[in-house]
Parts: sequence; C-alpha cells; structure tokens
Amino acid sequence: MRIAVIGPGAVGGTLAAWLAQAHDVTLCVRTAFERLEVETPQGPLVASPAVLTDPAAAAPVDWVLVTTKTYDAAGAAAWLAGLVGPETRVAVLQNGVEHVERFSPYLPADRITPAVVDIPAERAAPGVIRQRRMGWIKVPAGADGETFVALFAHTPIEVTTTDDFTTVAWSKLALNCAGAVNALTLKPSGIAHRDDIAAIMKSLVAECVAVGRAQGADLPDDLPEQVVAGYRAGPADGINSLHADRLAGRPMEIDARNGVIVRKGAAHGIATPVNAMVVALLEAAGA
Ligand SMILES: NC(=O)C1=CN([C@@H]2O[C@H](COP(=O)(O)OP(=O)(O)OC[C@H]3O[C@@H](n4cnc5c(N)ncnc54)[C@H](OP(=O)(O)O)[C@@H]3O)[C@@H](O)[C@H]2O)C=CC1
Ligand SMILES: CC(C)(CO)C(=O)C(=O)O
Repeated sequence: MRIAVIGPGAVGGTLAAWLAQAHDVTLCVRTAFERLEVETPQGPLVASPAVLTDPAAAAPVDWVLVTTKTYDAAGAAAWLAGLVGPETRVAVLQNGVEHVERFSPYLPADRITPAVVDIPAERAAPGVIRQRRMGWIKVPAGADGETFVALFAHTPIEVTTTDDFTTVAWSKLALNCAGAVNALTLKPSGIAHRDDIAAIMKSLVAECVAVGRAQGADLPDDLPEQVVAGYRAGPADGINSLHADRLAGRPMEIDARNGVIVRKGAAHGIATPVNAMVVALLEAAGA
C-alpha cells in the first residue's frame, strides 16, 4: 500500500516507522529530517521513507494518515489536494472527539476515518522518538475500518475496529482532559500520586463523563477513579503531548481536549467549571 503520513511527529513518526516495514511510506513534513529512529518497547526501529516538504510535490496514495496536532489542521489540509485521488482514504489520528468535523471543510465526511490512538510517544528531535508502550488504535467498524486495520497487520500494535466509536473517543478524552494538570504544573505523570492533584483530575473527568453521556457515550460511573489509577500505574516520568507542547513553547490542544467539554457541555446545559478554569489557565499560560 502507498501511505502518506502528514505530520510524522511523536505518533506519526512512530506509526510511519512501523508501517514502512511493509508498505511504501511517504512522510509529509514541515521540518525536514532524513530518517526515523524510534525506540520501541521491542527495541530500536529505523526507517528511511521518502520525505516531502512541499505539498506541491505530493501525488495520490492509497491512505493518508493525518497525525499533526489538532491546531495544525489547516496546514495539514494543504497536503490533501496532492495526496488524495479518487480512491484515497484519509485517517485522522488525533486526540479529542471532533476528528470528522475538523476535516470536513477539506474533504467529504465519508472519506474520513477517525482514529483514537493510545500510544504514548515522545519526540526528542525531528525523527527521533521514544514509543513508551505498544498501545492501540481504534477506528469505526466498516469497510474502511477493516482496510485501515489491515495496514498494521505486520505490527505488534493492537489496531481494531469498534461498533461504538463515540464511547471509545469520549473514554480517551476522559484520560486526556485529566492530563491538563501536567501542562499546568509542568510535572510529569507521577504528579497524579498527590491526592490533591488526583482530586482535580477526577473533577475534570467527572465533567467529561457527564457531557460524554449527553453526547451518547456509554461511560462508567467510576471512570474518574479509573483514570487516576491508570496514571498512577504508568511511568512517573511520562510526558503527555499537551505537556510536551507547553514545554516546547508550541500552541496547545487545549480546545480539543478541555475546551470541547466546555463547549459541548454548554450546548447540553451541563456546567463544566473545572474544565473551564483549566482552559482559562492554560490559555493564559500559553499566551
Ligand atoms: N504523543 C502522544 O503520546 C500522543 C499524541 N496523541 C495525539 O496525536 C496527535 C499528534 O500528536 P504528537 O505526535 O504528539 O504531535 P507532535 O507535535 O509530536 O507531531 C506533530 C507533527 O506535525 C508536524 N506538522 C505540523 N504542521 C505540519 C504541516 N503543515 N505539514 C507537515 N507536518 C506538520 C509537526 O512538525 P514540526 O516538526 O515542524 O513541529 C510535527 O512533526 C495529537 O492530536 C495528539 O493529541 C495521541 C496519543 C498519544
Ligand atoms: C494519554 C497519552 C499520553 C497516550 O496515549 C496521550 O494521549 C497524549 O500524550 O496525548
């Protein structure tokens, strides 16, 4: 299969390195680099796919994987005119619950495969990545979902379809909205061991659960406790992607990860004061 990865950073670079072991992969980059070096849970993985820096040089492929940050959607979309032909499928692998809405201005919605990714990965430099856990990806059931899953058949990453993408996406959002505490405190995952921080994380997740249920997600009552337990069980030095953005002085996915809970909560008449406070604090911190 011919696969183009737009934005091969932490997640996209990891996936591109795995995919390049069996497919014809092209990297569509903003900052040029020569090869991918990924430290995976199974050891080092190296790949040297073709690298494009100019959207005008892009040609149609079978699959496009969009792995930029949500706030770089317009820049990512500039690649689509060249990469998308009549048969091309486009997967959006980003956090949040608005994958299809975000790219609908650029593509018919039925060409877009939204993907929830749980693969903790950290980028040390362009093309140099640490994949912390093998992780998983979930896409909606259907013909495109099955084809997407097959792309990863040769990899140890667990890639599956789901009949309830809404629940999967809101469950992941519950994890991500709690991760705002790391960007706020500039402390890695282990900060969740503090009971006062854990209480804030649970409040963020409880609001996410209320809004997610109103959006049709099937979320358990104890999800706040599950999220905190998950953070506590993971590596204490893990840096989530929101935290990484703040450390690097980049924009942050505040709107996609916490703002969305406030926006959609308002539409349902559900109060979300803790997420609203976090959005205000992170926006002020990043300004
Ligand atoms: N990191 C993680 O552990 C996880 C992240 N996610 C989600 O995955 C998505 C990607 O995150 P992550 O991989 O961490 O992000 P990164 O910041 O590591 O990578 C994003 C990449 O997109 C590139 N980019 C931006 N604009 C363009 C453009 N116009 N053309 C080409 N490339 C472009 C950036 O280039 P440049 O090198 O110039 O900055 C960068 O390499 C996010 O939605 C995140 O929330 C989900 C699960 C885990
Ligand atoms: C939860 C985590 C760390 C891994 O999937 C993530 O989604 C992120 O860093 O954005």
